[in-house]
Amino acid sequence: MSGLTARHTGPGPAAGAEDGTAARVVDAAKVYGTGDAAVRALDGVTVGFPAGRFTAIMGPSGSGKSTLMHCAAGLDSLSSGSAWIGGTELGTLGDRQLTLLRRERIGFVFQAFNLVPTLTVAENVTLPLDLAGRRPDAEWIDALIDVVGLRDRLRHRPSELSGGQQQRVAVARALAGRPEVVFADEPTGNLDSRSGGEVLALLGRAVHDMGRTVVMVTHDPVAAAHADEVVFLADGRLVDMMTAPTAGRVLDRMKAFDTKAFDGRPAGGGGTSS
Ligand SMILES: Nc1ncnc2c1ncn2[C@@H]1O[C@H](COP(=O)(O)OP(=O)(O)OP(=O)(O)O)[C@@H](O)[C@H]1O
Repeated sequence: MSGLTARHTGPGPAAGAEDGTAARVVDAAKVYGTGDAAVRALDGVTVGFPAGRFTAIMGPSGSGKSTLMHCAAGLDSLSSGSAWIGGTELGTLGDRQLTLLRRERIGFVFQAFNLVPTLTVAENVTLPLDLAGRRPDAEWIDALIDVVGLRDRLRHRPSELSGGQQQRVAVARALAGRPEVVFADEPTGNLDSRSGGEVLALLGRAVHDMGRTVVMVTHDPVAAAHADEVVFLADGRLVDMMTAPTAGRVLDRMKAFDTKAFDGRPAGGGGTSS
């Protein structure tokens, strides 16, 4: 089941490959270590993340979610296969080009908020642009500040904010340069459910109101239910996908991983594999 491709059913931003994906991997394999210690973290995964959509990556612990995200985002390299951002194959880029691509075309949100403690909220939001020597689009940043609800916190330092507020700053920072795709790795992992819900709603608004593309790794069915579609990994393989997920359906699908030995086939649960 390595050929699942999330479909593109909505209008997306202009950026992206001809097939409508903002990011994709093709026959992706990743092996850590060598010999007896080798771990095949990705084993022939082909998946596209449609432009203008919110996609969640789910699967049991160790199934390869973070590896897939890191390789798709150019934070790590594949052992074989290819990873693409729009029409650019990451494997063809040198270190410097890859750094530039990550800086200019991708936004990142991590579980640890990774804000710079000595900078204000406003400075943190525009930091990637400042580092890239790009002039912030004042209107866009202004709109972002309102969307993330941080207008009255702009001069505060991260330590003066709650965890949820800090993650909202991180989301604004990820969106500041209007990247082609935002990758989020367990963005609600450090948050209580209410703050987490606010961050997820924010990511949803970035997609549905602001035309962005979000790909999120999560192990939380409630978080996945905020996405337009969910792709499921198991043992380094893509095994299913689900559109218009609900927390209940995602939970049922995840339970199938626990309750029966995985045999490489979709286990139902309302998935829409193709
Ligand atoms: N740097 C590494 N060196 C060796 N093995 C690794 C490394 N990173 C990940 N792995 C292994 O690769 C497999 C996939 O790991 P990965 O972190 O991608 O899974 P995951 O689905 O994100 O897991 P979790 O939900 O627990 O974070 C696991 O077996 C893991 O132990």
